[in-house]
Amino acid sequence: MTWEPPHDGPLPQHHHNCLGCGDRNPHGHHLQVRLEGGALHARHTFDERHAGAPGITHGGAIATVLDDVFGFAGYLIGQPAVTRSLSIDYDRPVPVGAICDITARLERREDRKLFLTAEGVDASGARLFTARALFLVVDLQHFHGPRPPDSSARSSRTLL
Ligand SMILES: CCCCCCCCCCCCCCCC(=O)SCCNC(=O)CCNC(=O)[C@H](O)C(C)(C)COP(=O)(O)OP(=O)(O)OC[C@H]1O[C@@H](n2cnc3c(N)ncnc32)[C@H](O)[C@@H]1OP(=O)(O)O
Repeated sequence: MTWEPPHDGPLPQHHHNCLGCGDRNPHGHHLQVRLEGGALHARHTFDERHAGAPGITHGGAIATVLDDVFGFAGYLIGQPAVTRSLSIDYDRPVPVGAICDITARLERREDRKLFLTAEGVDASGARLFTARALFLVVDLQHFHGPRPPDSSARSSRTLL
């Protein structure tokens, strides 16, 4: 069977319990990622749970969201891929409650290596942060490694 790249539109969540996009993770960001013209897009609003300094989004929360948006690159190539490295430039504070538009692109692929870039802008188009990531293509066995015997995550997984 040959891989058909997905059409523009919403992409499926990684799984229900995913911290970035899972619809059943009460601590999650509930990201909805779309494919538009070959790029990955997510519109997200960080809330008070994600504050670092008062009223300003925690850099770790931004990293979580970026990592997850990058994680949708697997859908572009039809193979799962995981983060090997992630680097972020925080250009401006991201206010809690403000709309943030994130766009990520697969810049190039070298064998198993996916070189990705992303940018986040506010509603006026001002740049909030940029990021680079290296993801490595893995096989499905990667997700079935050792886990705690009572892990509830296993039962709630969908894709994986
Ligand atoms: C069917 C469609 C499904 C689609 C949809 C699937 C969705 C599927 C769920 C995904 C969900 C995502 C969710 C959000 C993204 C996470 O959060 S992913 C979770 C966080 N990341 C991890 O847990 C990964 C942990 N790390 C690992 O498991 C292993 O290090 C890895 C990443 C598998 C790599 O291990 P490895 O295969 O042994 O790689 P290694 O041989 O060391 O390196 C491979 C190549 O990369 C190069 N390399 C390694 N590091 C670097 C570096 N920093 N810089 C440059 N080159 C490097 C090496 O030199 C080597 O190059 P070559 O010699 O091949 O030319």
